[in-house]
Amino acid sequence: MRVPFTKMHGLGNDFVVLDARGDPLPELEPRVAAALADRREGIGCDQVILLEKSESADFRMRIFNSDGGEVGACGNASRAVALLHGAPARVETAGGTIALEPSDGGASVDMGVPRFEWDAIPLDYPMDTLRMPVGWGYLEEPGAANVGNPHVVFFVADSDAIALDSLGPEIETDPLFPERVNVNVATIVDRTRIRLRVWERGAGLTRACGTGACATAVVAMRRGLVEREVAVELPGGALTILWQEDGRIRMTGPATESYRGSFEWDDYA
Ligand SMILES: N[C@H](CCC[C@H](N)C(=O)O)C(=O)O
Repeated sequence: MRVPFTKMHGLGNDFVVLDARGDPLPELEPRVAAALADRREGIGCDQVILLEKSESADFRMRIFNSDGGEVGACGNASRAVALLHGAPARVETAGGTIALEPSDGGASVDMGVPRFEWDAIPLDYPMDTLRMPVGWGYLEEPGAANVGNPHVVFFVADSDAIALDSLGPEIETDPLFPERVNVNVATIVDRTRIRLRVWERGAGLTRACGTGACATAVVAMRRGLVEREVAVELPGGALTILWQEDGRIRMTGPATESYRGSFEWDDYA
């Protein structure tokens, strides 16, 4: 079965997008998603995105990390799908319903209301999630938020100086996080700018993480460190995060289509 795909990225966080809203595809098993994401033997990407029909929204977006795991949210992919879809849409995801508004060269996405309760992150036991009494090496006292997926956020003097390639996987897989966790290290530049690097659950270091930008921004706002609208500067570029008075997060930023192609499903199944 020949299957078309669209290769896209949001600030260098890249995706293989499959559209099954018309002609259905075989079930995308984790093993197949991981094979498609493999940068040597497959197409290569951080996440595989699968669009399907939905009973409750305009369509459904499923998100598979490059390790094959299916997860609840992907901010950068939300903007890419908005660009691909080409019109405003309400989209069902495993982490909640989001709203896409394409604009020239990118999109704004209503990412919904963040959750901060320990069992919503989730954590393995009760804890204050604004200043968690835990640490790994020189990273300590993080905050946590769930923005459709779980994030832990450390504020440091220089996010570029952190050995995230070793501390990231250690924290991602700590038993404190029963569903694992995305690891954010952030530097507050001033009250309207945050510098951020992310070790992503199931994908590792990425050039950008939209949900990481959302989680980091709202944790910083809860701590009174920044205004309610900030620029989050990731290695791949900047996103604007607004925490609205109604409690919903609005993320705005670019999205890009790189190329279109097709592959033989049976080669990956
Ligand atoms: N690694 C994330 C999913 C992708 C998030 C990221 N690519 C974004 O733009 O939000 C997780 O396991 O929850």
